[in-house]
Amino acid sequence: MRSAAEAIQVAGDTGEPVIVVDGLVKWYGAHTAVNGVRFTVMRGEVFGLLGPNGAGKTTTMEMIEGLRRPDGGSAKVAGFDTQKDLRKVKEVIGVQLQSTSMFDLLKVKEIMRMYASFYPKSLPVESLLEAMILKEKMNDRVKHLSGGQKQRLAIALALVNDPQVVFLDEPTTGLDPQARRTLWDIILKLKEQGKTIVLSTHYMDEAHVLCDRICLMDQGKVIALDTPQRLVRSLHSDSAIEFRASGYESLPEAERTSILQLVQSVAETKQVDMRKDVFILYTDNLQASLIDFIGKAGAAGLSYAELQTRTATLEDVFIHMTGRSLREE
Ligand SMILES: Nc1ncnc2c1ncn2[C@@H]1O[C@H](COP(=O)(O)OP(=O)(O)OP(=O)(O)O)[C@@H](O)[C@H]1O
Repeated sequence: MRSAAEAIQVAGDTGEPVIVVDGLVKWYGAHTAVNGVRFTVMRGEVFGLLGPNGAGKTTTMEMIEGLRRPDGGSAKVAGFDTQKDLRKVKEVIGVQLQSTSMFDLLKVKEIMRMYASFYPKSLPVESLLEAMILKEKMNDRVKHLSGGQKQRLAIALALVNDPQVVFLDEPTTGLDPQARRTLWDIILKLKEQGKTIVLSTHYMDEAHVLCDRICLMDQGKVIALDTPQRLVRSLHSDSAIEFRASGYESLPEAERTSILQLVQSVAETKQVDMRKDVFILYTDNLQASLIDFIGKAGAAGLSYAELQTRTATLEDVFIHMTGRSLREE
């Protein structure tokens, strides 16, 4: 039997391309929000756009959906160009609306029926609500739903026309952990049904759990694209040791150099990344590196805080490539 990781890998390597994005560009005045983005999404994949706020994820998605006009490049969905064949594109896609833009005074079933009426063919409203765990809410007004319920309704609305491709823009932002997990289950069920899903998020755990492949974005560009496993493996280390050298940034140059040299000399360290006064050492031999670090830091009188060890993650991939954290504004 194939392992889950192998199965995921296959999803990205083979199959039929359903979205082809070729050199998309978007300017807002002098600011380049999306700068030559290029990727292909295969049928049945959960494809993640992962990046910090302002990376250009939403703008990229909206250009693929045909909601925003690109200043350069093109995007095709199921063979239809989003600028030339928008009507055809709309037939094959479903777009999750931001819940804030829903009609608050309508009842859940009313808004569903209204959306269903926009399409020549639509799925039965009740079964969609059942799949989104909203059946008992169908007579409630939208304004009385919780954040998680609103997001699930937004997904139900996106599915009304039984689309091949579903776009979810930061579907779990602002939700509590339980509501997030419920949504993760729903997204994985949609994948099981064969839907292609494009998902934007700035949560690396979400991207890791849900996505077959991840397109890591920063400042309007694609900086890496691969399976979560291969992205993390590209660090060539399975563990990270992290600590804060308080006041590092205001130390004289010579002292900063000697601290950096000490950190780089720690046994079995493959690489060292830094952001501000936080150091991250990557290693395949956590025990040896940790013991050596503590010994060397003690001997040199290095004052450090918030020492922690962990498994290397997508966050580390992002830090390694940009010198910044996904979480920084
Ligand atoms: N309508 C607009 N007018 C001007 N600038 C915009 C507009 N929409 C987005 N931007 C800018 O373009 C850049 C990319 O924004 P975008 O919303 O695509 O990023 P994002 O990765 O989706 O971020 P977030 O997670 O905050 O939604 C940001 O710098 C943003 O401020």
